[in-house]
Amino acid sequence: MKPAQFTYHRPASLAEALALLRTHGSSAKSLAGGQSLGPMLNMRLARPDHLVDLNDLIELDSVRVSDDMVEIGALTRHHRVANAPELRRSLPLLSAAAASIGHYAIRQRGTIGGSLAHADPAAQLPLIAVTLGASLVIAGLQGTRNVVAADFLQSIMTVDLRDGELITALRFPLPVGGFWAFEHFSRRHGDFAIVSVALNFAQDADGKIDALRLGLGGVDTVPLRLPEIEARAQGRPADEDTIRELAAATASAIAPEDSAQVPASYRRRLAETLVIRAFQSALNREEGA
Ligand SMILES: Cc1cc2nc3c(=O)[nH]c(=O)nc-3n(C[C@H](O)[C@H](O)[C@H](O)COP(=O)(O)OP(=O)(O)OC[C@H]3O[C@@H](n4cnc5c(N)ncnc54)[C@H](O)[C@@H]3O)c2cc1C
Repeated sequence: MKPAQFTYHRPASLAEALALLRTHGSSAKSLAGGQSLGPMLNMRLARPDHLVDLNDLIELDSVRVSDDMVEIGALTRHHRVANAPELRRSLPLLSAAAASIGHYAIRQRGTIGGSLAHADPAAQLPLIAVTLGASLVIAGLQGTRNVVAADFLQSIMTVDLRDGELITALRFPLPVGGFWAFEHFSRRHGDFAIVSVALNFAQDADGKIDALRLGLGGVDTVPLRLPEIEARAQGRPADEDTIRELAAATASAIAPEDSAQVPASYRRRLAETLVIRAFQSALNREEGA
């Protein structure tokens, strides 16, 4: 199918883009990488009267690493998130997750802001944003506001974004420690994951788990962080007994729904297996590598 007719706008600045979005309100849509919006337009699941193309806002394609956080502009492509040396060093969990998105062509065009705004519960970057406690910088004509990723993502493809607003950046705190892993399982290479797991933790001088961050994708309408499992891990040795216990507790803590293709019990089993794999791959990788 072809999209319904729309008026195409290509603003040269953020101020111009915000003004266009404000003028046209709910009849306008912003276009970033087009990897989700393009198919939705073609299938006429989205029928905006005005399309505001953000691709000339090159100031939003940016990476800034400071002493306590990393700021990534909303128009930064998945390929750059996966490969920028400063991101691979400072946020290796995010880079690894970005490298696993779809296929090469999708990573060349898709953007981090687009992925958060689209809010697919199986998508990689919203999961990492929730797991690491990232926040979004959202601009409107009235000014900017910051929203924590876990609050921004409200349900499947439903986010805290008002008419006339744009995400301009994501801010990630630095990781809590050098142990991290992203594990996912999909039917075919490049498909959205059925379930994915992200974790990050430190170890204290005695090798005990410290400050675990554990997130799961594909088990609810939004990516989940599991504070009760994180608390349970605190001060425990990162050995096989602990890991298996935490994985089983994770499977009990989630409540995925049955779907025509994937029974809930299968997602729960996958979550348990992927938590074990994630701990193992975090521990097998040298700290900081
Ligand atoms: C075949 C295929 C496989 C894929 N596989 C995966 C996968 O495995 N994992 C995964 O995570 N993703 C996958 N994707 C989706 C991909 O990551 C998209 O790039 C992403 O979901 C949307 O980013 P985009 O920049 O393309 O946004 P667009 O498609 O341009 O826009 C998506 C939505 O976000 C809004 N938007 C975009 N930018 C902003 C902004 N700055 N502020 C406010 N709203 C904004 C748009 O208005 C629109 O509603 C796949 C896509 C395809 C086509």
